[in-house]
Amino acid sequence: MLDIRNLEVAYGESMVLRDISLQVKPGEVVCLMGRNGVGKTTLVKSMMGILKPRSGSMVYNGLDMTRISADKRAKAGIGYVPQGREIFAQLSVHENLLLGLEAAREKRACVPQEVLDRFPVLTEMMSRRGGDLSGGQQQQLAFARALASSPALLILDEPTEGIQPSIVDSIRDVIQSLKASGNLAILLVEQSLDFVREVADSFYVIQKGTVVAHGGREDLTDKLVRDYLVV
Ligand SMILES: Nc1ncnc2c1ncn2[C@@H]1O[C@H](COP(=O)(O)OP(=O)(O)OP(=O)(O)O)[C@@H](O)[C@H]1O
Repeated sequence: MLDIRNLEVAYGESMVLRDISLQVKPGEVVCLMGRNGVGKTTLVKSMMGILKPRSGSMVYNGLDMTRISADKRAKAGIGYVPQGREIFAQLSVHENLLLGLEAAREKRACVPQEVLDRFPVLTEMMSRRGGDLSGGQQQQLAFARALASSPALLILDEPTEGIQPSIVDSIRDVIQSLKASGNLAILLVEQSLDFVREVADSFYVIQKGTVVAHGGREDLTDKLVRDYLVV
């Protein structure tokens, strides 16, 4: 469903990603790992069309998306939960969720009940301002906002970063239940090894802007962790 080939991305003269190839299939959770600053967020921003690659290609559901705008990618069913959440602090929880509907492939007037059912805390806080929620609740709001458009591919950039353990547990439960539902493909940027070992089907490790390891969950050995992930 998602097929990235030989992607190269630069900020001005500074080349950040080189020769990145990566695939994600429906029903699969693929984790993107690597130390701080190796290029993980740059890669997901390129997937979302926020950054333009120098070269390489991105094919999604058989369509060449390499030069397609960010809003068209969202309309095509690619959902995104950015690092740092980027919810609208001045808008209510409900209004934030309604914004998620803008990207839905079919026009809809309200947030699907199945999305609200996954995040009970949000139902209790519908009229609160997004900015008044805790960091963990904001993360759940960003997650629910992305699911409101019923994406076929969901990209999550470090959803557990700086989040209290009980909310990390509930985010893990949502990811596992989405995975069990079968059709959604998930690309997860994640630094927590325990979390990756719980949810991933496969993983890619990036170092200095290039893929240095790739495999199934069982291939995530202690040596690989020491070589590429421990700081
Ligand atoms: N807007 C920008 N302009 C120039 N360089 C940038 C910009 N954003 C990121 N970089 C650089 O690109 C490199 C990759 O950054 P990126 O944020 O993609 O890494 P990351 O793996 O997501 O890191 P982290 O785990 O800390 O989020 C870093 O060297 C960073 O300093």
